[in-house]
Amino acid sequence: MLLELSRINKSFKNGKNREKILENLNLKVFKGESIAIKGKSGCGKSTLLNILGGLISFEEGEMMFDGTNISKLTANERAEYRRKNVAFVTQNFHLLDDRNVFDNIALPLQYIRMPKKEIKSRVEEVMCDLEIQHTMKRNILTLSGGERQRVAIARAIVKEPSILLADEPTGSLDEKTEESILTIFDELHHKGMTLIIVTHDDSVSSHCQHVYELHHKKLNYVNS
Ligand SMILES: Nc1ncnc2c1ncn2[C@@H]1O[C@H](COP(=O)(O)OP(=O)(O)OP(=O)(O)O)[C@@H](O)[C@H]1O
Repeated sequence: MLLELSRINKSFKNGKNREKILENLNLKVFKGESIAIKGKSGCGKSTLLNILGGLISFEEGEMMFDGTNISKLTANERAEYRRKNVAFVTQNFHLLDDRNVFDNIALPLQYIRMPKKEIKSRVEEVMCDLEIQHTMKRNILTLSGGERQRVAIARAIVKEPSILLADEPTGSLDEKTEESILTIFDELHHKGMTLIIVTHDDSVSSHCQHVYELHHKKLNYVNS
């Protein structure tokens, strides 16, 4: 088992009250699985993804990652868990507009102080895999939506994370671009990466091995 959530409770402050978003939620994820999470707007999908990625904490329950109890870590240790193991792809990309494609993808590797030569070959390899080598020197603002999404995926996978968490990764893309992004996810899955994808889109969830629906603060298994 790579990741296990047991009896997770999460609430947010809403005025004077606290609103419960997740209640006694359980999830088991095995290494190399691809999982889709569906559910109505506002039901807590991004909150769950942020918990899985160690971005936010929760009040009750336990989260185990590869034998480590993430719930017991300090904020710094949780950041370390995130840096080492997790990559995020979000709908609005969060790319740096004032840098070119190469520099955006290289960023996570510079952050872990990888030697320059290794960074260059690793970034080139990923750009090649995602067929964006030709955009290498272009500014992010000059790219199409599909190209930006590929850059965001390249930046996410460049440090070879164990888990890729994607929040509506094809939300704003046309059908053809969506299909090419799904092919990239299929390839990552075949290479053994664990994928957890939040999506409203049936064509995205049909590419995943397991589909869950977040409903009434819990995950219900839809199919495999
Ligand atoms: N930091 C926060 N403080 C207070 N409330 C929050 C916070 N983050 C999320 N919420 C609330 O928690 C609920 C779940 O939000 P979340 O973004 O997880 O839903 P979602 O299922 O991803 O929605 P969507 O599909 O619309 O993106 C919403 O009611 C939201 O307003």
